[in-house]
Amino acid sequence: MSVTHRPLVGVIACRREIEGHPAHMATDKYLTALRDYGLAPVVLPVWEEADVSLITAWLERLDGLMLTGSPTNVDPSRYGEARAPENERSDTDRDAVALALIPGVIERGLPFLAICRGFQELNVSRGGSLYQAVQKVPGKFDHRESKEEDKAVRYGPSHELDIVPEGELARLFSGVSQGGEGPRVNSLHQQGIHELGQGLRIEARAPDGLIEAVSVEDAANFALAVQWHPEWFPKEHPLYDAIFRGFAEACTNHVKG
Ligand SMILES: N[C@@H](CCC(=O)NCCCC(=O)O)C(=O)O
Repeated sequence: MSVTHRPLVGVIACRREIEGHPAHMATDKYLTALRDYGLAPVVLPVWEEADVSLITAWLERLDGLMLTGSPTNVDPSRYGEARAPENERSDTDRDAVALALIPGVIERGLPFLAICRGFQELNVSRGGSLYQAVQKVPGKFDHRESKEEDKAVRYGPSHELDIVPEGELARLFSGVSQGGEGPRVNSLHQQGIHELGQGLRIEARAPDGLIEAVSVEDAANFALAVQWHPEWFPKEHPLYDAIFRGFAEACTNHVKG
């Protein structure tokens, strides 16, 4: 019986303390989504002192990379700013590894999907900056999640998405919801793109104009970053499904070489 060779996809961890012990953690929904689209997720630990040999060892063996979301924020010193009072959580180990992985992934033409914090990491890696508290920016919505206990509500549709025509996201997803409006996406973030990083192409915006998706102009492969959470039951949401199908196809083609 022939065995299906699943592409190996690195999933960056976050630092946590579990029962008093330092730990490296990725939440299940990212890993389950990759598994359900025929991929083999592997969690990548994060150390601030991660050296190039570690980054290289991963990049030489992976068929794709996912940068997940996280309640922590990219340290504002990474984009030359002081910490805002609303910016309460950081993960400098995560920052170090994410910002080291991104250039290598693009240089090697590895498929790359970045979600929420990962979207913000990509922007900072390209010299861009972030709003530290979007809700305090005049004219912008409050993009933070509802306080509902029910995760189905917190990760449910929150606002419409204006997809830029003829971009990568438009190529992946040609559907529109009823009435010709854009699809609706969830929203669980306090931060967002302020100044766009170099070589990034805007793929979608929220109705308040906040950038919600970008792609990498000089990428030789799938390289999409989104502010929302398409890993939340993607098979039940046509746009999320299109993103994971596109990423999985790119990772599979990378295996075939
Ligand atoms: N902390 C950043 C990014 C928000 C983010 O990634 N949220 C994810 C929450 C947990 C999860 O679903 O993985 C911000 O607030 O903008």
